[in-house]
Amino acid sequence: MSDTVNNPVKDAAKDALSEPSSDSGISRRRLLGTVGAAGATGLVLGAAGGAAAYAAAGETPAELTTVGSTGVPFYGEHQAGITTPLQARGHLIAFDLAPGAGRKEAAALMRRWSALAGELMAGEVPGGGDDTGVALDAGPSSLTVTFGFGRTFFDRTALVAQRPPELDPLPAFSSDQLDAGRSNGDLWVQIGADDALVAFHALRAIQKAAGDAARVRWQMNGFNRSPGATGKPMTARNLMGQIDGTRNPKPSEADFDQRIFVPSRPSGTAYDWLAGGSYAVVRRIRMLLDDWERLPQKKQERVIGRRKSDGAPLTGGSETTELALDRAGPDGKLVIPGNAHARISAPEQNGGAAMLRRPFSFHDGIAPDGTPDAGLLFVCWQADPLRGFVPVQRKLDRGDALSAFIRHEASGLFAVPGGARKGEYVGQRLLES
Ligand SMILES: C=CC1=C(C)c2cc3[nH]c(cc4nc(cc5[nH]c(cc1n2)c(C)c5CCC(=O)O)C(CCC(=O)O)=C4C)c(C)c3C=C
Ligand SMILES: [Fe+2]
Repeated sequence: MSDTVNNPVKDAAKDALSEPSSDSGISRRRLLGTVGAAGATGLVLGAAGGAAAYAAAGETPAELTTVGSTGVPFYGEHQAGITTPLQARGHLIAFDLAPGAGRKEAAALMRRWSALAGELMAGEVPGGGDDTGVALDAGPSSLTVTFGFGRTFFDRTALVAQRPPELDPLPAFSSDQLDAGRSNGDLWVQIGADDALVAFHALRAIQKAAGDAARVRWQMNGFNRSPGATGKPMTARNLMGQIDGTRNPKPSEADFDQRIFVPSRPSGTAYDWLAGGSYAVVRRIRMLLDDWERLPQKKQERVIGRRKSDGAPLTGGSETTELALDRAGPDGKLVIPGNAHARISAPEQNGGAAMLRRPFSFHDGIAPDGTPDAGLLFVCWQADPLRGFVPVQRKLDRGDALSAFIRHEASGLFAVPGGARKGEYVGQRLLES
């Protein structure tokens, strides 16, 4: 179940954008605002120029309404951006509190950021009068802004007694090649949206609202497929061309919440502030695409244990068919090789360890060695990293066929508090404990 709701752009009269635009005499913000109330009339008007160009080219214009007008609620039991369907654009940013900033400044910052995220996710122009205008004309476009706290946040705010043991540093893995400057951080913000400008607008607003309280430590930018790009909704592909995400835990499964969200504890007990929260593990994983793309497809498929075309197991069926891990071929060898990624990472092979993988792809151009600086911003969510990411990565580190084609370059672990109620801010239960 996703947490998106159809949420037409809020009343535009609030800001100067409600002035008629000079060319059409119709406010573009108002025009979008009518979509929810009066169907797509405004859209047709607004898109007329583009539609004519498409018609001349013999093409059908894309539906503009659904992508732009879909909003995700900021307030709720869990923060948005965890079970939200993958978005087309993403920014991951870590901040460190500024020298001299402590708990008071952190609380003020989280209050500011939460109010801002609430406005942005509702498709409103944030108050304060310094909006950049980058998202003018657009609806919320499934924007989500998600906040997390790194291990060092608790030292900086003198809240070490409230730091859960699950935030202990991740173990070192033998294949790690981590850049400390692009790892961890006091605070982490994940921004996702189905429109690049809406995502960038939120990124700049969050960065500016940090003010003197926090400084950007690192930033990573990612993307996924745009909604509507495929003929029917389907599991995402990554930059190696594989269908990736098939066996993610599903919110409809009975043990989903238990696996992904931190359970409630009686008020006043240790770490009760994290109820309804989750842990995010973030890894910048470079794909060695030149090597991968030289590998014939049959061999690529044996690295994963699934077909590239449709994601079905090599033992047959369709994408959702169970892997027949014990099946041998006529040569007596396992059809899904012993070191296949899908075998090694399966919960059945890891004492039930599971996580919700919610990545973005990245491409930062060509590295100094001439190879593409591209790969996966791997973000996974779990109630406890020691029952999610850690055991699975330990196993992958020892013998995953995929290891020859990837490199873990940066890492972060963040405690992501539960969602805020209206009038509250994310992390309030910790910072005002
Ligand atoms: C430690 C966790 C994992 C890392 C790191 C990881 C990296 C990684 N994975 C792919 C591609 C695929 N992964 C697939 C399945 C899969 N991967 C993990 C964990 C990690 N992957 C899990 C838990 C699973 C599901 C296993 C299961 O439940 O059976 C698949 C198969 C399709 C699917 O189920 O999603 C692909 C493809 C890449 C490219 C990558 C690093 C760049
Ligand atoms: Fe994987």
